[in-house]
Amino acid sequence: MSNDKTIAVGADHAGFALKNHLAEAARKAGWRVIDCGTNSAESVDYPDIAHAVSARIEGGEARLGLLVCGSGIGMAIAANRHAGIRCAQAHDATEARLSRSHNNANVLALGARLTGDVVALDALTAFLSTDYDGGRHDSRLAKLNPEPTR
Ligand SMILES: O=C(CO)[C@H](O)[C@H](O)[C@H](O)COP(=O)(O)O
Repeated sequence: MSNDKTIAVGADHAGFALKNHLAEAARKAGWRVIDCGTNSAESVDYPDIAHAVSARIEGGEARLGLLVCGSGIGMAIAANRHAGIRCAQAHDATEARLSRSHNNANVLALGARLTGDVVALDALTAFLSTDYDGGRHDSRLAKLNPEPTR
């Protein structure tokens, strides 16, 4: 099955309600959603969720990802430990759109304690509907994962 319209989503206890709200919106927009949890207010460690979502993308099951924690910071740090992940923390639709068009970001990180539901939905909508521009950005992206030097 093509992963073109598949998104892996995940959140910690601070972000699960917003994650579920955004996942439902993505489904309504025609996306298949892989939910990597969490789904309750019981405290969990954000790296566990970030690694689970990142693995779905690196494994080819999903093309894009959404991570929500309290600030978006921890999720972005954890996801960006993966060589195949370009995770952008965004606070609005403009940042989310630019993360796709310039940076070919494949994961969006949002902070549920900082970003309201309406702005978060606008950001996700921009993220899902914007293509990477390519061109001059290709050589820059190539430098994100330099070959190891001997
Ligand atoms: O990872 C984070 C910060 O970089 C997230 O905002 C977490 O959701 C936050 O740290 C969780 O905090 P809590 O006090 O344990 O709820």
